[in-house]
Amino acid sequence: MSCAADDDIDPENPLNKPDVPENVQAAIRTLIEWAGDDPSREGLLDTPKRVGRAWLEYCEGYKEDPAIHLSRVFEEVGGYEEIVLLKDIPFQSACEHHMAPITGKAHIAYLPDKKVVGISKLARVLHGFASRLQVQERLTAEVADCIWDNLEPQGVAVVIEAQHGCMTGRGVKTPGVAMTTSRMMGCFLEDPRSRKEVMSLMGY
Ligand SMILES: Nc1nc2c(ncn2[C@@H]2O[C@H](COP(=O)(O)OP(=O)(O)OP(=O)(O)O)[C@@H](O)[C@H]2O)c(=O)[nH]1
Ligand SMILES: [Zn+2]
Repeated sequence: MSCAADDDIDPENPLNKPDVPENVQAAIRTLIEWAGDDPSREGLLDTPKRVGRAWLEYCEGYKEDPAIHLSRVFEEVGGYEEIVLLKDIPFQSACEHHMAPITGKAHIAYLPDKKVVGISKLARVLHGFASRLQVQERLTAEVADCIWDNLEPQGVAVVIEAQHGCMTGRGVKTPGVAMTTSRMMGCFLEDPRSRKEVMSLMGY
């Protein structure tokens, strides 16, 4: 019986790559042809499989409920009663209108009550919701709601700044423009001083 850890699996080995169903490959060949190229030319032969696998990766957030990352909490934190902030978390998502990339950074803060979580888990929650077809407003709300529901903190603040490929590379073609969204909950919504403090920690 093999006891190889996941880390030992070579993703470059074709035997370890996920299968891309024929109907998915056919759809990608159709798109290539419709865009004006020849899906049977040599450079494009394996492209339908690669694109299929790439989309499995872009959308791997559908495989799990991001709340699982908040299930292991530390309840003994020595009376820590200040803001916890994870700042400038880079992320990538895909816009649900054009399936174009959304790239940006998120700031995620909470004021704990009884539950504190390992700090990497905040980024895992972000990536879990970002790795789906999204709009930025919903991504922001989903991350904040997930922390609020699972950590039952005194406050949650999530701010996301991102560029949308559907605005930079097509359509209105406006590179360099970032969209900012935020969701404040609990004390950050109700108490202007708390909100000011967290926004200032985030650099606003
Ligand atoms: N609010 C919001 N809008 C988004 C997001 N991502 C993309 N969009 C916008 O969604 C809109 C879709 O508009 P439509 O008019 O249906 O599509 P379209 O004809 O391709 O629009 P253009 O992008 O203006 O060419 C566009 O204005 C996009 O800029 C997002 O995360 N949030
Ligand atoms: Zn779009």
